[in-house]
Amino acid sequence: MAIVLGPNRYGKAETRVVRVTKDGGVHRIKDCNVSVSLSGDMDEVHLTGDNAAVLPTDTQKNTVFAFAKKYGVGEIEEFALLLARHFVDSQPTIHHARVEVEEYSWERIPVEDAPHLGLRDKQHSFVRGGTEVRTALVHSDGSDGDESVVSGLKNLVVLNSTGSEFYGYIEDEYTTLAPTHDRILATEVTAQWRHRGTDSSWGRSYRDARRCLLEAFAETHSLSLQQTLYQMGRRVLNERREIVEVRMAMPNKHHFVVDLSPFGMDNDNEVFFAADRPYGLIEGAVLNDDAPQVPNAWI
Ligand SMILES: O=c1[nH]c(=O)c2[nH]c(=O)[nH]c2[nH]1
Repeated sequence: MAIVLGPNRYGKAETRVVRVTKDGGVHRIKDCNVSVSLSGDMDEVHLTGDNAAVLPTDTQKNTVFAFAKKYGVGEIEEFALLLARHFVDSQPTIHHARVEVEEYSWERIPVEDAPHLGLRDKQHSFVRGGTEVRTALVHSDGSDGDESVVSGLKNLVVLNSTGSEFYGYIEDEYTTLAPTHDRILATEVTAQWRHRGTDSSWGRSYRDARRCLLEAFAETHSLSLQQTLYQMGRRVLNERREIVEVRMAMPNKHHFVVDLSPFGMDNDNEVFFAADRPYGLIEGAVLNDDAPQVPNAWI
């Protein structure tokens, strides 16, 4: 038996970079978490400890900050591509870069209503825009090599207070769930979508894909969360031709109707217990069947 080195990669995870762009008193802010992972000629560092092929993870972190200053942080897909291509193009020992970016949203706190504070032109106050996170995952073999871009979002919490049923499922000796024709459907969407190429209009594409997910969630009369998931993916693919595959993970955030009969009260789907766990976890992919599969794009 021989022991050999298997697949490996290394990089600086979760560099938290905040880029403020200042246009006089009007500031804009991009708040990101960038994870870089590189691979290439890394046998020697593992086998003998020879670091000659290694671009330190500290340098990778510095590059993230330097690029934020030099180029600004535009759409996160673009920033991820810029970094990934840089590492592969500039270092002969690095053959592949994976760059993942999360973006946290900040909304401007309007100050026009308080001119007495002297803040009219001082647009530098922000409030965190909820828990939702925009994501981008880029793989690059360099500017001239294979590349993939997966955009997405997570922590998008949605709820329909009616318009959801669940019945007709298998019933075996362990089944206690009662069929329902009216329930709350709530979930926290994690969605990722793969682009056909590497030059989509990232901002527009993101906003439209997100809108499609929300509209399909709201407009689908749901017979199961699985059906809703499929409709959400379909909507994105129908409306955004640059997107070829959507993958989603949607926990079923169960809301149970509380039995109020001990108190002499009826409960016509008005008072619910929002359970924390366990939860159903519904996961699925929706794709254009003519698009080539790129399994590595999701890794
Ligand atoms: O939309 C649902 N899908 C299921 O597979 C399932 N299973 C369950 O207990 N409740 C639900 N709801």
